Amino acid sequence: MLRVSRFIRKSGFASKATEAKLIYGFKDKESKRYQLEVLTTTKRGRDVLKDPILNKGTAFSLSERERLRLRGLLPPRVLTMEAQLLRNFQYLDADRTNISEGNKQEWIDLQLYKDLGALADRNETLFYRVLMDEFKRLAPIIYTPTVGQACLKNHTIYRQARGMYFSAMDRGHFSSMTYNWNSDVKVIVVTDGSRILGLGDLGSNGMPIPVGKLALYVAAGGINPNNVLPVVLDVGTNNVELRNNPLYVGLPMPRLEGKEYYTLVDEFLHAVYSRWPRCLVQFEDFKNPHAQEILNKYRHKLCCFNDDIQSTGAIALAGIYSSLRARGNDYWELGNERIVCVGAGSAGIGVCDTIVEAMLKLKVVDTKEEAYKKFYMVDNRGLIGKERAHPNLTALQIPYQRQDLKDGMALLDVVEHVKPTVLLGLSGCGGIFHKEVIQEMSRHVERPVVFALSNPTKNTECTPQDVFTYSNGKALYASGSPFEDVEIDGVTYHSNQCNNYYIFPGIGLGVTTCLSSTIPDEFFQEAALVVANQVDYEETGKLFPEVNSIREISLAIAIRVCEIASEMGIANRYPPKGMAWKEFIQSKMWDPSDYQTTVPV
Ligand SMILES: NC(=O)C1=CN([C@@H]2O[C@H](COP(=O)(O)OP(=O)(O)OC[C@H]3O[C@@H](n4cnc5c(N)ncnc54)[C@H](O)[C@@H]3O)[C@@H](O)[C@H]2O)C=CC1
Ligand SMILES: CC(=O)C(=O)O
Ligand SMILES: [Mg+2]
Repeated sequence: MLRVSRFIRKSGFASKATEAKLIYGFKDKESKRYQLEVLTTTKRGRDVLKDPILNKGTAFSLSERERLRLRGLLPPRVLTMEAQLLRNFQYLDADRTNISEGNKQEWIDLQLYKDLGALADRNETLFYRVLMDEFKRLAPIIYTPTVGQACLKNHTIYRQARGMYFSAMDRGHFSSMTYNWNSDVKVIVVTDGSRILGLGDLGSNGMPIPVGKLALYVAAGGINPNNVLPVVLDVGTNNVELRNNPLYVGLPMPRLEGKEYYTLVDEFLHAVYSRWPRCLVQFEDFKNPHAQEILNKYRHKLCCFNDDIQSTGAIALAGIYSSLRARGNDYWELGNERIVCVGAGSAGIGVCDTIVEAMLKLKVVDTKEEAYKKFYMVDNRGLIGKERAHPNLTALQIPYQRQDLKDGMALLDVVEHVKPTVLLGLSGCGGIFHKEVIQEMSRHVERPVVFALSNPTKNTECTPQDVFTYSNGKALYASGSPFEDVEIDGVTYHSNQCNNYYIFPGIGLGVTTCLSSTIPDEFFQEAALVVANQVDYEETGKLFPEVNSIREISLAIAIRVCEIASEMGIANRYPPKGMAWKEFIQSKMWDPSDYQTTVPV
């Protein structure tokens, strides 16, 4: 004990501000005298976790968490120091032994991910300055694809708690837990970890996803980092391997389902909106049918949206608009597309529904039914065709069921039969657009539009190298995670990134500026047009705007969001008289180009 106190005195670690003092206690147990150390502190909540003397991370017991107002500020599973040691030793060993030529780049990127995380913990302003100045290079680190690695390995690389965890064990306490977060929250990104990118159920390991999305809200959308909150709803995980891992930080139990699950989501939203009534909630990486049901339940009541369904819809629509122009057509020729969508989950249905809405808006179809006929939906059982029984389909899939084609047709047969102009990949199934599929599609259309949108990189339905090779360079290609441009026989072909990160920061900036009551589909339709209108294919040969101009894109989206919200009567804040929306929004954007002066109060 003396050793500890001397160390503290010598190192000066226990600063005055810490107000931590050591009290020595002695306990006689089984006739063996041992010392019991007690640390007292006046600190509470996040201040405890930021103090290296006080912090013991995941090892805080439940009663300590309660007393120190830490409930929710740490992953729910209480670990022993032995488990923490194991994590540190495993990590050291893994670092030294597991690097090969094949995974070297992945390893380097993960180190960079951790370094950036450490920088964010030390100096958030500098972190965002670095991220914004090197956005194109660093977005793939804090976001897809490297964030996928961070989630898969979260239990081994876990260092510092970020955001909040609302777990099945905390039910009944959510409202009081929100007071453990001591800043004003304007944007929440929440996941239940059930479908992290295309990597499946990762439970509480999914926290890097909301953290990464919110870093983009700040860097790309100008939201103040003090006003964002990443959240995991830990309802258990059905990933047995993770559950059995002694280092897993989430609840090692099967997922709650049915009424229990929905009641927990309800309690969470009730708690959030009681504490921060004007907050925007983005649902992220929820599996189906939960994703759709939660959205349907709350979208008209609360200021919330589902990123995978709605923002992905908007960015894919923007890409199709750009591809129409690249093919020498106008937007209204959207009605002439034949679209095969592989993947009929949240993202696949979200994208197709957004295109259907656009067809109606552009009046290229008279009815929804007419629009649905332009789609061919393929899932893990093949084409959704005539014989598929309705209990095997969700309400949103049913309109896309083909009554003219056999259920279960293989993708290649569908492509041969339909001769699609657009092929969308939202299946999470890497390599599924193989050589024959691309060649068959290229036989029938001059410029096949191939969007292989699944994340992370390994889950991409086809690589740009393959698509340009098999289409003889004719394809218009985009992927969800970034790829380098490719060169074939001396010709450079562009690999476009079609990712919802073009959309949600601008939606968030607009919504938090005009304090929109809800987030209607019109915002996403307009966001698609804004993005597409910023593309000059003739000039650049690209289908999406340069990511380095992401703040300008977000601003342009936010302006349209505010204008529409005020037209619809759902805006609750307006610019002062004489000021345009643009200037008002700009005045609200957080900018880390220089430090603010710090003043003691
Ligand atoms: N680029 C972007 O901005 C975005 C990309 N995504 C990606 O889309 C993918 C899917 O996401 P969700 O729709 O939310 O997942 P989900 O789990 O709701 O849906 C996946 C769908 O793919 C189908 N599928 C699975 N294996 C298949 C196979 N072998 N052949 C054909 N279909 C198959 C399933 O039946 C299901 O309909 C993920 O990889 C995700 O990362 C999601 C959102 C945004
Ligand atoms: C980009 C994204 O939201 C996803 O892959 O889930
Ligand atoms: Mg997502």
